[in-house]
Amino acid sequence: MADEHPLLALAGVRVMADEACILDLPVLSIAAGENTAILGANGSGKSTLVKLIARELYPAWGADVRIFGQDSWNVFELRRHLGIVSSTMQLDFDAEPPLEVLDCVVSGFFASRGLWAHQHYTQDMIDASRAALAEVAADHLIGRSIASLSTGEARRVLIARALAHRPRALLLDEPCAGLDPAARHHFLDMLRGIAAGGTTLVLVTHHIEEILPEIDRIVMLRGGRIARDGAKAELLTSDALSALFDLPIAVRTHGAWYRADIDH
Ligand SMILES: Nc1ncnc2c1ncn2[C@@H]1O[C@H](COP(=O)(O)OP(=O)(O)OP(=O)(O)O)[C@@H](O)[C@H]1O
Repeated sequence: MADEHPLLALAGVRVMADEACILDLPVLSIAAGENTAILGANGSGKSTLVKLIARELYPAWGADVRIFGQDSWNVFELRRHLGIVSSTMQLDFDAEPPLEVLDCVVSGFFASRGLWAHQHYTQDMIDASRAALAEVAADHLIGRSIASLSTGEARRVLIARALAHRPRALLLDEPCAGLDPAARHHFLDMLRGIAAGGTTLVLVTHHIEEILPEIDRIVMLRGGRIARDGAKAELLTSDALSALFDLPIAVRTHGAWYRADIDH
C-alpha cells in the first residue's frame, strides 16, 4: 500500500446520539507522517472521533472514513496500520481475570484479551512483543499482572501491545490521564522516541502541556465541529485557546513546549 494515502481522511461525517449531532466533520484529513494533536474541551467530541476511527461506532449514512486510503478494515488489518490506545481500554485489561503483561501484548495479535488454548502464537509474535515492551521501557514488568501495575506502567504496556504490530501510526486518546508529573514527563519522552522512530502520532488531549515538540499540526474541536485547524505556532496562542475553552488563558512557551495558565 502506498504511503501517499492520508493516514486519515474523513468526509461528510455526522454522528448522531439521542437525535443530536455530536460530531459533524465535513472534511478532515491527516497525512501520513503528520504528527497531530486533536485538542478540545470536555464534551467537544474527541472520544467520539476516536471511537469512529476505531470502528466502535458508525457515522450516519453518506460518510466516508478512510484509514491509509481504505474505507473498510477488519480489526486485524487496522492494527497493523494504526494502533489505538485509550485510557478506557485500560480498564478492560485491569479487570478480572488477571492478565500477565507479556500475554497482554502477545494477545494483541489475536485482538483478544489474553491468550487461549486455540490460539497458535509464534516465536516471532513473542519476540515482537518483547521488543515492543523494551521500546517503551516496560520489559522489566513481564511476569506481573496488569492489575498490579501503576497507571503509567499499564499505559506503557498497552502502547507496546499496539506497537508490536509495527503500525505506521498511533492514535493516543488522553495518553497522560492519571499520570503524576514525573510519570508524565517520562511518558512524553518515550512518545518522543516513538515519533523519532518514524511512527506518526495523533494525540487526542485537552492538555496543551502534553503537545510534544514533534507535533506540528493542531485540530481544535468544539461542539463536535472543527473550530480551528492549522500550524501549532499559529493555534497555540492565548487568543485561540481562550476562545476554545471559553476562559481567559495565558499561553507561555518553554523551549519547544507550551504551557497554559488561567489568566485571572
Ligand atoms: N451515547 C450518547 N448519547 C448522548 N450523548 C452522547 C453520547 N455519547 C456522547 N454524547 C455527547 O457527545 C458529546 C461529545 O462527547 P465526547 O465523549 O466525544 O467528548 P470528549 O471531547 O471526549 O469529552 P471528554 O474530554 O470529557 O472525554 C458530549 O456532549 C456527550 O455528552
